[in-house]
Amino acid sequence: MIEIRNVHKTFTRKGQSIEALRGVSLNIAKGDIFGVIGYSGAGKSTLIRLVNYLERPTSGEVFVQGEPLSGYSPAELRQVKKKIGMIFQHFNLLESKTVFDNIAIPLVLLKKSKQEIRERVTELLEFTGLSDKAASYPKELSGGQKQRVGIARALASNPSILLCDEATSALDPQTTKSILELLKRINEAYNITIMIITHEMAVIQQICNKVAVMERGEIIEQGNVLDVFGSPHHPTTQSFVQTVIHNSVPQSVLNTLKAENGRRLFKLKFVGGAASEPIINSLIRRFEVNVNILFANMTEIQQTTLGNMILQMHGENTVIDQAAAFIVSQGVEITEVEA
Ligand SMILES: Nc1ncnc2c1ncn2[C@@H]1O[C@H](COP(=O)(O)OP(=O)(O)OP(=O)(O)O)[C@@H](O)[C@H]1O
Repeated sequence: MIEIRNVHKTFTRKGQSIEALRGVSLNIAKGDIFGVIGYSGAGKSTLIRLVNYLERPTSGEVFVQGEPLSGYSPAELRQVKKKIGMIFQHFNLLESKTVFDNIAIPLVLLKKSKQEIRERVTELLEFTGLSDKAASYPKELSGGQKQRVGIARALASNPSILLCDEATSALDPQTTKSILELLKRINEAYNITIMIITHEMAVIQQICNKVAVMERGEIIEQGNVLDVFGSPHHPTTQSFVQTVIHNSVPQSVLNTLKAENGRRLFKLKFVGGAASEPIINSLIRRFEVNVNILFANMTEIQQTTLGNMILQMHGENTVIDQAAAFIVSQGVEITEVEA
């Protein structure tokens, strides 16, 4: 659906060049909700703006629905862009126009009839839960409502791709949740491919199925959300994951353990079915070890449960090794933590 192939983007400002993107490649399939996460300055905005040709690559190519964007004439490009909607952090609504008229803008530009515009806007107002706000002005709306108008406007021309540039960054957590639910509904109801850029891992966790992590103009890690959350490799990815899954052993616990010989500390990771099996119970019944659960949590990602547990085992070393092997045999990942 969208392919970015080895793209470099260099800006020149006051005689200095800034490499915003350095050899970025990614593939977004139809129906994906693809999240790009990174700290400020990583190159996320530049990347998303390539997809609707608001930015042109210095080198490399961007393909949308199999076609290279650089191969289009300006007129063809305008046609392609109609199939790509975009929403923004600060909504970009016209303050002097009502909600109805803001949503109608793309349809007016497409020279649709008044009747068609009324029907489509009414449908979108309903879909986004704004029917009672049609005659209101943006300044009379909350941030969440403004973003709903932005979303309705982006959907007006029936796009097949929706680009979301930090669309929830100006919103509180509850409103963020409702906007993300709306995006998910759009993805499912209209089969629209969504690309989201964000600096919040919770956004990725809530709706994305794929994720790419960016740093200094490069993609440092990408994959299925469940895989990346379950086994983040790069330290930056690990610190993003830790903002939503807290599984590091507190230093105070490590300090206590140093003083306790014969006790060993393990981190367990359960995915899917394994998370609901009574493995610890079986462990205690089968092996001569004392088990102390220091920490446990469960997170839902992509309708799959990801469980994390830190436990201490006390007993003969060989028995602890057998117990650890038993845990692995149950499909649970286990790593020993050095105290
Ligand atoms: N039009 C421009 N002219 C010059 N430099 C630019 C331009 N746009 C972006 N940059 C630079 O490119 C780099 C990447 O910026 P970009 O906005 O893509 O990052 P970002 O990850 O979206 O950051 P943020 O979350 O702060 O928006 C930054 O160093 C930025 O200053």
